[in-house]
Amino acid sequence: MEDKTYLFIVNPVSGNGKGRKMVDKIHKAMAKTKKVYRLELTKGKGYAKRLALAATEDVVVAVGGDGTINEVVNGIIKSDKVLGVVPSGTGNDFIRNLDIPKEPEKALERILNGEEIAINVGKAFEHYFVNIASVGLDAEIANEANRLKKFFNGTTAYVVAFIKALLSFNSISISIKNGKGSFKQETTLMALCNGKSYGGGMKIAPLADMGDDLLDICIVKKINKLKLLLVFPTIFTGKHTKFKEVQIIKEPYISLRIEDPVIINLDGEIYPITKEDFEVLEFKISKFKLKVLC
Ligand SMILES: Nc1ncnc2c1ncn2[C@@H]1O[C@H](COP(=O)(O)OP(=O)(O)OP(=O)(O)O)[C@@H](O)[C@H]1O
Repeated sequence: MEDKTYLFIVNPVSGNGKGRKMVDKIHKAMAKTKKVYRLELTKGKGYAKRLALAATEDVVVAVGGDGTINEVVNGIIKSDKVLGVVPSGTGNDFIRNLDIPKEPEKALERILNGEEIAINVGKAFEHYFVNIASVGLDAEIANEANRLKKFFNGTTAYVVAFIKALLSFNSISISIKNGKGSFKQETTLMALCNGKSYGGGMKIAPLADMGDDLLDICIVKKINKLKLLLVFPTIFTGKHTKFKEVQIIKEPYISLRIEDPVIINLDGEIYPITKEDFEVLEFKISKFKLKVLC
């Protein structure tokens, strides 16, 4: 069989500059092999997706965090290309679901000699997400955390962002439709999960499984802010599911109608949504499977 070819898409600013440091490591590791490869640096939002879409190589490697992985997946999901990951983000939540090592040398070894597996990806309106989509307080937190990541490490950025968002956030009214019917819910946050964690290891959907063809949907109902302070730290261990205000349902498809403009978080990237954009927001498991080297 002919040797596979590789495209490394490196986000130099991911992980506060960790991405840039991977460039030499990748060149050194690849020089030791006889493999044909190419390495490109991203230059801003949307760049990784464009590179991935245009790739002619067999394996497209995302060198970055979940935002970079998300863009690469949006570029390759409809093709037969295989995803590789060299983690260099601040949160790195996607790889926590799979057997992908955090250490770059070991991750590179998996890309060259690992096993290819097929996993689910989620679809939110016209975008694909590999890990978690969310709306409500946690999307506000992700938005704020993206700004704060320049000053703090991953977890600290999320905790500070949580406190800021908590002070200003009010619940939102969501009409939810699933396979069993529809209901209206005053909601603090809703996370639609293919993967288990976000925010650098907060296990919002501790039982989510990227192979079960279902989204684990965590709904935190309207809750007073003092109680939320009690619930929030338990997300780190996945124990928040014991509170009566927290509900987890498993669905292959769900649609949401939200009256007010909201922001949607897809794998840590923010999409502002107005009623003019979408009357109804649809989230589902995509019919396309993602091939990943682990
Ligand atoms: N050259 C660049 N300059 C500035 N921003 C960039 C550049 N290339 C990509 N980006 C942006 O960097 C952002 C962060 O990427 P990514 O999510 O991979 O890293 P991270 O935030 O450190 O990791 P994680 O999501 O795992 O916490 C993305 O929003 C992406 O659009």
